[in-house]
Amino acid sequence: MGGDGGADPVIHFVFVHGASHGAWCWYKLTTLLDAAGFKSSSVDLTGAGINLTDSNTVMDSDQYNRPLFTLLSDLPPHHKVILVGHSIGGGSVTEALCKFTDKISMAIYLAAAMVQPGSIPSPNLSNMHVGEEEIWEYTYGEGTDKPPTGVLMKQEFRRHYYYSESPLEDVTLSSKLLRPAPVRAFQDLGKLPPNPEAEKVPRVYNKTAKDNLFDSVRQDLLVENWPPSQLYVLEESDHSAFFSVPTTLFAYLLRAVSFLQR
Ligand SMILES: CC[C@H]1c2cc3[nH]c4c(c3C)C(=O)[C@H](C(=O)OC)c4c3nc(cc4[nH]c(cc(n2)[C@@H]1C)c(C(C)=O)c4C)[C@@H](C)[C@@H]3CCC(=O)O
Repeated sequence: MGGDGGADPVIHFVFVHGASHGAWCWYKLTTLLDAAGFKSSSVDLTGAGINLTDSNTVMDSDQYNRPLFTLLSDLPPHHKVILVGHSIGGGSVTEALCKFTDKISMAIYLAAAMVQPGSIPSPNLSNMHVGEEEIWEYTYGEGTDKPPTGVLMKQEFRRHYYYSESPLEDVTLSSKLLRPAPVRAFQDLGKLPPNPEAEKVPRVYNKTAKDNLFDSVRQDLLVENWPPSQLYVLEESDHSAFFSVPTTLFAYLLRAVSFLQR
């Protein structure tokens, strides 16, 4: 995994956040993994976390994903990583999988957009409307007569849709750190051409059973449309398993990678 039989046997996890989040949201997982002797990295995509770019200026997925692509292209020769993506960060994982296939030993999706390259995503999947109310706040970096450039979930809906089962401290932390996400970067999602090489990399899906944002039906549809090699269900998890069930998620990640070692 680390070295694929070479000199560097370390198992290296790379974490990719979802919309508006950042590397910071993985702090519990990276602490657990590091303490257990694994290597972990978490990236801030362009305009997220402490990446200084204004997200309203991010034009496309290539620009948004560049920090992840840089991390992968800087890996030593033969070093492979396990890529873990949350939510719409699953789109970044799939793009990386197509671009850097030989650097990735396993792709793990956590309540994430797992859309097969070359397929036509179902409109049910990309529908951001949940419930009756408008839960999203848009920013118009190019003027109100132009399409929005950023989107952020309104503060009053976050507890319910992102963090219903998570500790309140993490809800407070996120209120300081969430940033508008670059909508234009997401528009490329599901537009990748077919990629038979990327299809050979094992994929794992982690379903979040108490998720008020990405419900079971839609997660099941993703799994049905592009069946992974392993499927786990986080029964007590809200949309943000890294906060609500970090130790269960940690255990499931280790179980998933144990199949690589056989
Ligand atoms: C501009 C529409 C664009 C899109 C935006 C978007 N998607 C999610 C967020 C935003 C702003 C979230 O906040 C949430 C997330 O990342 O939480 C941390 C999002 C999700 N997107 C999912 C799946 C999914 N999204 C799309 C497409 C888009 N999302 C638009 C292009 C697709 C497809 C097929 O195109 C898919 C599969 C989930 C993993 C989460 C939950 C969102 C929800 O259920 O509404």
